[in-house]
Amino acid sequence: MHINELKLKDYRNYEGLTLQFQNRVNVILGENAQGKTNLMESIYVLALARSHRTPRDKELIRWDQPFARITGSFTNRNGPMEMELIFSKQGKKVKLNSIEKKRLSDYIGTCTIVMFAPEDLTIVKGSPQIRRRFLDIEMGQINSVYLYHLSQYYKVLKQRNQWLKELREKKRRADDAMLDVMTEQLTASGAEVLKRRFAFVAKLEEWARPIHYDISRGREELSIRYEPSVPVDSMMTVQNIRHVLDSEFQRVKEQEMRRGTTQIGPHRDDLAFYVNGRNMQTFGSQGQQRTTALSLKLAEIELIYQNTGEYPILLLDDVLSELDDYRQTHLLNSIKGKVQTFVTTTSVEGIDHRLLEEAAVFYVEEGTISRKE
Ligand SMILES: Nc1ncnc2c1ncn2[C@@H]1O[C@H](COP(=O)(O)OP(=O)(O)OP(=O)(O)O)[C@@H](O)[C@H]1O
Repeated sequence: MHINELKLKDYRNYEGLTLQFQNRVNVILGENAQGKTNLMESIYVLALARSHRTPRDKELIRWDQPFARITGSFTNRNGPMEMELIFSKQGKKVKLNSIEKKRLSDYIGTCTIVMFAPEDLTIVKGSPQIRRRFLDIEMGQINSVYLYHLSQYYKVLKQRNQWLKELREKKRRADDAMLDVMTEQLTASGAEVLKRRFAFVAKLEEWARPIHYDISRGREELSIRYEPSVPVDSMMTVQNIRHVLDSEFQRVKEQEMRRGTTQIGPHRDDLAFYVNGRNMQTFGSQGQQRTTALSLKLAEIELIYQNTGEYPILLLDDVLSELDDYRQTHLLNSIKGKVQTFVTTTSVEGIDHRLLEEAAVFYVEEGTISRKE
Protein backbone atom coordinates (compact mmCIF):
# COMPACT_ATOMS: atom_id res chain seq x y z
CA MET A 1 0.00 0.00 0.00
CA HIS A 2 1.34 3.44 -0.81
CA ILE A 3 0.17 6.98 -1.35
CA ASN A 4 1.16 8.53 -4.67
CA GLU A 5 -0.34 11.98 -4.37
CA LEU A 6 -1.71 14.13 -1.56
CA LYS A 7 -3.81 17.27 -1.96
CA LEU A 8 -4.61 19.61 0.90
CA LYS A 9 -7.05 22.50 0.92
CA ASP A 10 -7.16 24.72 4.00
CA TYR A 11 -5.79 21.98 6.22
CA ARG A 12 -4.01 23.45 9.31
CA ASN A 13 -1.37 25.86 7.96
CA TYR A 14 -1.65 24.61 4.34
CA GLU A 15 -3.78 26.82 2.13
CA GLY A 16 -3.40 24.63 -0.93
CA LEU A 17 -0.92 21.89 -1.70
CA THR A 18 -0.35 19.04 -4.15
CA LEU A 19 2.53 16.64 -3.54
CA GLN A 20 3.70 13.52 -5.34
CA PHE A 21 5.49 10.97 -3.19
CA GLN A 22 8.01 8.29 -3.75
CA ASN A 23 6.77 4.84 -2.89
CA ARG A 24 9.64 4.01 -0.55
CA VAL A 25 11.01 6.75 1.70
CA ASN A 26 9.92 10.38 1.92
CA VAL A 27 11.83 12.72 4.21
CA ILE A 28 10.05 15.88 5.32
CA LEU A 29 12.66 18.40 6.34
CA GLY A 30 12.08 21.80 7.95
CA GLU A 31 12.60 24.11 10.91
CA ASN A 32 10.26 23.98 13.89
CA ALA A 33 6.62 25.03 13.47
CA GLN A 34 6.69 25.05 9.66
CA GLY A 35 4.15 22.27 9.07
CA LYS A 36 5.99 18.91 9.17
CA THR A 37 3.72 17.30 11.74
CA ASN A 38 0.67 18.85 10.08
CA LEU A 39 1.59 17.05 6.85
CA MET A 40 2.05 13.69 8.61
CA GLU A 41 -1.15 14.27 10.52
CA SER A 42 -3.05 14.91 7.26
CA ILE A 43 -2.08 11.46 5.91
CA TYR A 44 -3.07 9.86 9.22
CA VAL A 45 -6.36 11.76 9.28
CA LEU A 46 -7.15 10.86 5.68
CA ALA A 47 -6.82 7.16 6.53
CA LEU A 48 -8.38 7.08 9.99
CA ALA A 49 -10.83 10.00 9.87
CA ARG A 50 -9.45 11.30 13.15
CA SER A 51 -6.33 13.06 14.31
CA HIS A 52 -3.73 11.54 16.62
CA ARG A 53 -3.27 14.97 18.20
CA THR A 54 -6.74 16.27 18.90
CA PRO A 55 -10.28 14.95 19.28
CA ARG A 56 -11.60 18.30 17.98
CA ASP A 57 -11.91 18.12 14.20
CA LYS A 58 -12.42 21.84 13.83
CA GLU A 59 -8.79 22.48 14.83
CA LEU A 60 -7.81 20.84 11.54
CA ILE A 61 -9.46 23.56 9.45
CA ARG A 62 -7.20 26.45 8.56
CA TRP A 63 -7.99 29.43 10.75
CA ASP A 64 -11.00 31.46 9.58
CA GLN A 65 -11.84 29.07 6.74
CA PRO A 66 -15.18 27.25 6.35
CA PHE A 67 -13.84 23.78 5.57
CA ALA A 68 -10.73 21.63 5.06
CA ARG A 69 -10.26 18.95 2.44
CA ILE A 70 -7.70 16.15 2.14
CA THR A 71 -7.51 14.00 -0.98
CA GLY A 72 -5.11 11.12 -1.57
CA SER A 73 -4.41 8.84 -4.51
CA PHE A 74 -3.20 5.43 -3.42
CA THR A 75 -2.13 2.17 -4.95
CA ASN A 76 -3.03 -1.00 -3.13
CA ARG A 77 -2.96 -4.60 -4.32
CA ASN A 78 -6.25 -4.10 -6.14
CA GLY A 79 -4.91 -1.15 -8.10
CA PRO A 80 -5.39 2.61 -7.78
CA MET A 81 -7.94 4.21 -5.47
CA GLU A 82 -8.79 7.62 -4.10
CA MET A 83 -9.78 8.71 -0.61
CA GLU A 84 -11.26 12.06 0.32
CA LEU A 85 -12.17 13.66 3.61
CA ILE A 86 -13.90 16.99 4.17
CA PHE A 87 -14.26 18.71 7.53
CA SER A 88 -16.72 21.53 7.97
CA LYS A 89 -19.03 22.97 10.62
CA GLN A 90 -21.59 20.34 9.60
CA GLY A 91 -19.17 17.54 10.50
CA LYS A 92 -17.03 15.26 8.36
CA LYS A 93 -17.71 13.57 5.07
CA VAL A 94 -15.69 10.69 3.63
CA LYS A 95 -15.50 9.43 0.07
CA LEU A 96 -13.95 6.36 -1.52
CA ASN A 97 -13.38 6.67 -5.25
CA SER A 98 -15.73 9.69 -5.24
CA ILE A 99 -18.57 7.74 -3.56
CA GLU A 100 -19.65 9.03 -0.18
CA LYS A 101 -19.62 6.48 2.66
CA LYS A 102 -22.22 7.07 5.35
CA ARG A 103 -20.58 4.74 7.86
CA LEU A 104 -16.99 5.35 8.92
CA SER A 105 -16.53 1.60 9.36
CA ASP A 106 -16.98 1.28 5.56
CA TYR A 107 -14.14 3.75 5.04
CA ILE A 108 -11.56 3.14 7.78
CA GLY A 109 -9.22 0.28 6.94
CA THR A 110 -9.05 1.08 3.24
CA CYS A 111 -5.63 2.55 3.88
CA THR A 112 -3.77 1.27 6.94
CA ILE A 113 -1.32 3.45 8.85
CA VAL A 114 1.20 2.98 11.58
CA MET A 115 2.44 6.16 13.17
CA PHE A 116 5.33 6.39 15.56
CA ALA A 117 5.77 9.71 17.37
CA PRO A 118 7.47 10.77 20.63
CA GLU A 119 4.13 10.80 22.46
CA ASP A 120 3.78 7.04 21.81
CA LEU A 121 5.82 6.47 24.96
CA THR A 122 2.58 7.36 26.74
CA ILE A 123 1.10 4.08 25.47
CA VAL A 124 3.45 2.45 27.97
CA LYS A 125 3.61 5.01 30.74
CA GLY A 126 0.42 7.06 30.34
CA SER A 127 -3.16 6.54 31.43
CA PRO A 128 -5.37 3.50 30.60
CA GLN A 129 -7.40 5.73 28.28
CA ILE A 130 -4.36 6.12 25.99
CA ARG A 131 -3.84 2.35 25.87
CA ARG A 132 -7.52 1.74 25.09
CA ARG A 133 -7.34 4.29 22.28
CA PHE A 134 -4.23 2.57 20.95
CA LEU A 135 -6.09 -0.77 20.89
CA ASP A 136 -9.20 0.69 19.31
CA ILE A 137 -7.33 2.49 16.54
CA GLU A 138 -5.10 -0.45 15.64
CA MET A 139 -7.92 -2.98 15.77
CA GLY A 140 -10.35 -0.73 13.93
CA GLN A 141 -8.03 -0.57 10.95
CA ILE A 142 -7.95 -4.31 10.44
CA ASN A 143 -11.31 -5.38 11.79
CA SER A 144 -14.41 -3.50 10.63
CA VAL A 145 -16.66 -5.82 12.68
CA TYR A 146 -14.77 -4.70 15.79
CA LEU A 147 -15.24 -1.08 14.77
CA TYR A 148 -18.96 -1.68 14.34
CA HIS A 149 -19.41 -3.27 17.80
CA LEU A 150 -17.22 -0.62 19.39
CA SER A 151 -19.27 2.24 17.95
CA GLN A 152 -22.48 0.50 19.09
CA TYR A 153 -20.98 0.10 22.55
CA TYR A 154 -20.04 3.78 22.84
CA LYS A 155 -23.39 4.91 21.50
CA VAL A 156 -25.30 2.94 24.15
CA LEU A 157 -22.77 3.88 26.84
CA LYS A 158 -23.43 7.56 26.21
CA GLN A 159 -27.21 7.10 26.43
CA ARG A 160 -26.88 4.91 29.50
CA ASN A 161 -24.68 7.44 31.30
CA GLN A 162 -27.20 10.15 30.53
CA TRP A 163 -29.98 7.93 31.90
CA LEU A 164 -28.04 7.12 35.06
CA LYS A 165 -27.41 10.80 35.61
CA GLU A 166 -31.09 11.51 35.32
CA LEU A 167 -31.88 8.67 37.74
CA ARG A 168 -29.42 10.13 40.21
CA GLU A 169 -30.97 13.55 39.88
CA LYS A 170 -34.35 11.89 40.46
CA LYS A 171 -35.66 13.00 37.08
CA ARG A 172 -36.59 9.35 36.47
CA ARG A 173 -38.21 6.67 38.60
CA ALA A 174 -35.69 4.31 40.14
CA ASP A 175 -37.57 1.20 38.96
CA ASP A 176 -37.48 2.42 35.37
CA ALA A 177 -37.07 -0.57 33.02
CA MET A 178 -35.20 1.46 30.44
CA LEU A 179 -31.94 1.01 32.32
CA ASP A 180 -32.24 -2.77 31.99
CA VAL A 181 -32.82 -2.50 28.24
CA MET A 182 -29.73 -0.35 27.87
CA THR A 183 -27.68 -2.69 30.04
CA GLU A 184 -28.67 -5.57 27.81
CA GLN A 185 -27.59 -3.67 24.69
CA LEU A 186 -24.36 -2.68 26.38
CA THR A 187 -23.45 -6.21 27.40
CA ALA A 188 -24.24 -7.52 23.89
CA SER A 189 -21.77 -5.18 22.15
CA GLY A 190 -19.40 -5.14 25.14
CA ALA A 191 -18.94 -8.93 24.98
CA GLU A 192 -18.10 -8.75 21.26
CA VAL A 193 -15.57 -5.99 21.95
CA LEU A 194 -13.95 -7.90 24.80
CA LYS A 195 -13.65 -11.17 22.90
CA ARG A 196 -11.88 -9.43 20.02
CA ARG A 197 -9.60 -7.42 22.27
CA PHE A 198 -8.39 -10.60 23.98
CA ALA A 199 -7.65 -12.20 20.61
CA PHE A 200 -5.86 -9.10 19.31
CA VAL A 201 -3.69 -8.69 22.40
CA ALA A 202 -2.58 -12.34 22.12
CA LYS A 203 -1.52 -11.73 18.49
CA LEU A 204 0.16 -8.46 19.38
CA GLU A 205 2.18 -10.21 22.05
CA GLU A 206 3.12 -13.01 19.69
CA TRP A 207 4.64 -10.48 17.26
CA ALA A 208 6.04 -7.93 19.70
CA ARG A 209 7.78 -10.43 21.97
CA PRO A 210 10.53 -11.63 19.59
CA ILE A 211 11.05 -8.08 18.29
CA HIS A 212 11.54 -6.77 21.83
CA TYR A 213 13.83 -9.70 22.61
CA ASP A 214 15.99 -8.83 19.58
CA ILE A 215 16.14 -5.09 20.23
CA SER A 216 17.13 -5.73 23.85
CA ARG A 217 19.81 -8.14 22.56
CA GLY A 218 18.20 -11.12 24.22
CA ARG A 219 17.94 -9.54 27.66
CA GLU A 220 14.24 -8.78 27.89
CA GLU A 221 11.08 -10.86 27.61
CA LEU A 222 8.00 -8.78 26.86
CA SER A 223 4.52 -9.92 27.78
CA ILE A 224 1.29 -8.07 27.17
CA ARG A 225 -1.84 -8.60 29.21
CA TYR A 226 -5.35 -7.36 28.72
CA GLU A 227 -6.73 -6.31 32.11
CA PRO A 228 -10.52 -6.30 32.12
CA SER A 229 -12.64 -4.48 34.70
CA VAL A 230 -14.81 -7.61 35.08
CA PRO A 231 -13.75 -11.23 35.81
CA VAL A 232 -13.54 -12.53 32.23
CA ASP A 233 -10.66 -14.12 30.36
CA SER A 234 -9.44 -14.98 26.88
CA MET A 235 -10.76 -18.57 27.02
CA MET A 236 -14.41 -17.56 27.42
CA THR A 237 -16.92 -17.49 24.60
CA VAL A 238 -18.82 -14.32 23.73
CA GLN A 239 -21.88 -15.84 25.46
CA ASN A 240 -19.94 -16.51 28.66
CA ILE A 241 -18.47 -13.03 28.67
CA ARG A 242 -21.96 -11.64 28.24
CA HIS A 243 -23.24 -13.61 31.23
CA VAL A 244 -20.43 -12.31 33.41
CA LEU A 245 -21.06 -8.74 32.26
CA ASP A 246 -24.78 -9.17 33.01
CA SER A 247 -24.24 -10.36 36.54
CA GLU A 248 -21.58 -7.73 37.20
CA PHE A 249 -23.97 -5.01 36.07
CA GLN A 250 -26.58 -6.39 38.49
CA ARG A 251 -23.99 -6.31 41.25
CA VAL A 252 -23.02 -2.66 40.70
CA LYS A 253 -26.49 -1.36 39.79
CA GLU A 254 -27.09 0.51 43.05
CA GLN A 255 -23.64 2.01 42.97
CA GLU A 256 -24.09 3.13 39.35
CA MET A 257 -27.39 4.81 40.16
CA ARG A 258 -25.76 6.61 43.07
CA ARG A 259 -22.80 7.76 41.02
CA GLY A 260 -24.74 8.45 37.83
CA THR A 261 -22.25 6.74 35.53
CA THR A 262 -21.36 3.31 34.08
CA GLN A 263 -18.73 1.76 36.35
CA ILE A 264 -17.58 -1.35 34.49
CA GLY A 265 -17.07 -2.59 30.94
CA PRO A 266 -14.52 -2.31 28.11
CA HIS A 267 -14.38 1.48 28.51
CA ARG A 268 -12.80 0.91 31.95
CA ASP A 269 -10.30 -1.80 30.96
CA ASP A 270 -6.54 -1.56 30.64
CA LEU A 271 -3.59 -3.12 28.92
CA ALA A 272 -0.34 -3.88 30.74
CA PHE A 273 3.19 -4.42 29.45
CA TYR A 274 5.60 -6.54 31.45
CA VAL A 275 9.31 -6.94 30.86
CA ASN A 276 10.91 -9.86 32.68
CA GLY A 277 7.80 -9.89 34.86
CA ARG A 278 7.87 -6.21 35.82
CA ASN A 279 5.16 -3.76 34.86
CA MET A 280 6.70 -1.21 32.49
CA GLN A 281 4.28 1.54 33.41
CA THR A 282 5.69 1.78 36.94
CA PHE A 283 9.07 0.05 36.76
CA GLY A 284 10.26 0.60 33.19
CA SER A 285 13.31 2.72 32.50
CA GLN A 286 13.01 5.27 29.67
CA GLY A 287 14.99 2.91 27.44
CA GLN A 288 12.77 -0.08 28.23
CA GLN A 289 9.63 1.96 27.66
CA ARG A 290 11.03 3.15 24.34
CA THR A 291 11.92 -0.40 23.29
CA THR A 292 8.42 -1.54 24.25
CA ALA A 293 6.78 1.25 22.22
CA LEU A 294 9.00 0.51 19.22
CA SER A 295 8.32 -3.23 19.46
CA LEU A 296 4.59 -2.55 19.52
CA LYS A 297 4.78 -0.40 16.41
CA LEU A 298 6.89 -2.92 14.51
CA ALA A 299 4.53 -5.70 15.61
CA GLU A 300 1.61 -3.68 14.29
CA ILE A 301 3.22 -3.45 10.87
CA GLU A 302 3.44 -7.23 10.71
CA LEU A 303 -0.03 -7.76 12.15
CA ILE A 304 -1.54 -5.49 9.53
CA TYR A 305 0.32 -7.42 6.87
CA GLN A 306 -0.93 -10.73 8.26
CA ASN A 307 -4.51 -9.51 8.33
CA THR A 308 -4.76 -7.58 5.09
CA GLY A 309 -1.97 -9.01 2.93
CA GLU A 310 -0.58 -5.51 2.59
CA TYR A 311 1.96 -3.44 4.50
CA PRO A 312 0.68 -0.20 6.04
CA ILE A 313 2.14 3.25 5.43
CA LEU A 314 4.59 4.13 8.20
CA LEU A 315 4.77 7.67 9.59
CA LEU A 316 7.81 8.42 11.74
CA ASP A 317 7.25 11.85 13.23
CA ASP A 318 10.31 13.21 14.94
CA VAL A 319 11.40 9.86 16.36
CA LEU A 320 14.44 8.73 14.43
CA SER A 321 16.80 11.07 16.21
CA GLU A 322 15.41 9.76 19.52
CA LEU A 323 16.47 6.21 18.72
CA ASP A 324 20.03 5.01 19.22
CA ASP A 325 21.91 3.39 16.32
CA TYR A 326 20.97 -0.13 17.29
CA ARG A 327 17.26 0.64 17.45
CA GLN A 328 17.42 2.67 14.22
CA THR A 329 19.10 -0.24 12.45
CA HIS A 330 16.47 -2.63 13.72
CA LEU A 331 13.72 -0.36 12.52
CA LEU A 332 15.28 0.13 9.10
CA ASN A 333 15.86 -3.58 8.60
CA SER A 334 12.22 -4.31 9.34
CA ILE A 335 10.84 -1.82 6.84
CA LYS A 336 13.44 -1.68 4.12
CA GLY A 337 12.09 -2.22 0.64
CA LYS A 338 8.56 -3.08 1.72
CA VAL A 339 6.96 -0.26 3.70
CA GLN A 340 6.34 3.22 2.33
CA THR A 341 7.79 5.44 5.03
CA PHE A 342 7.53 9.15 5.86
CA VAL A 343 10.09 10.69 8.17
CA THR A 344 10.08 14.22 9.58
CA THR A 345 13.24 15.86 10.80
CA THR A 346 14.78 19.27 11.37
CA SER A 347 18.09 18.05 9.99
CA VAL A 348 19.13 15.16 7.74
CA GLU A 349 22.18 14.61 9.94
CA GLY A 350 20.30 12.46 12.46
CA ILE A 351 19.01 10.12 9.74
CA ASP A 352 20.70 6.90 8.79
CA HIS A 353 22.34 7.21 5.34
CA ARG A 354 20.76 3.89 4.24
CA LEU A 355 17.37 5.50 4.56
CA LEU A 356 18.42 8.65 2.73
CA GLU A 357 19.78 6.64 -0.20
CA GLU A 358 16.30 5.63 -1.28
CA ALA A 359 14.54 8.80 -0.17
CA ALA A 360 12.80 11.74 -1.79
CA VAL A 361 13.45 14.83 0.34
CA PHE A 362 10.86 17.61 0.75
CA TYR A 363 11.54 20.97 2.32
CA VAL A 364 8.78 22.60 4.37
CA GLU A 365 8.64 26.32 5.03
CA GLU A 366 5.62 28.14 6.40
CA GLY A 367 3.05 25.87 4.86
CA THR A 368 4.71 25.50 1.46
CA ILE A 369 6.65 22.44 0.38
CA SER A 370 9.24 21.97 -2.33
CA ARG A 371 11.06 18.86 -3.38
CA LYS A 372 14.86 18.94 -3.01
CA GLU A 373 16.82 17.22 -5.73
N1 LIG B 1 -5.87 25.24 12.12
C1 LIG B 1 -4.72 25.87 11.84
N2 LIG B 1 -4.69 26.88 10.91
C2 LIG B 1 -3.53 27.49 10.62
N3 LIG B 1 -2.35 27.19 11.18
C3 LIG B 1 -2.31 26.21 12.08
C4 LIG B 1 -3.48 25.49 12.45
N4 LIG B 1 -3.14 24.55 13.38
C5 LIG B 1 -1.82 24.68 13.58
N5 LIG B 1 -1.29 25.68 12.80
C6 LIG B 1 0.10 26.12 12.72
O1 LIG B 1 0.88 25.18 12.03
C7 LIG B 1 2.25 25.45 12.35
C8 LIG B 1 3.11 24.21 12.10
O2 LIG B 1 2.84 23.18 12.99
P1 LIG B 1 3.53 21.70 12.95
O3 LIG B 1 3.06 21.08 14.22
O4 LIG B 1 3.28 21.02 11.70
O5 LIG B 1 5.08 22.09 13.06
P2 LIG B 1 6.38 21.20 12.77
O6 LIG B 1 6.97 21.66 11.49
O7 LIG B 1 6.08 19.77 12.92
O8 LIG B 1 7.31 21.71 13.95
P3 LIG B 1 8.14 20.94 15.10
O9 LIG B 1 9.43 20.53 14.46
O10 LIG B 1 8.31 22.02 16.12
O11 LIG B 1 7.30 19.79 15.59
C9 LIG B 1 2.24 26.03 13.75
O12 LIG B 1 2.89 27.28 13.72
C10 LIG B 1 0.76 26.23 14.09
O13 LIG B 1 0.50 27.49 14.66
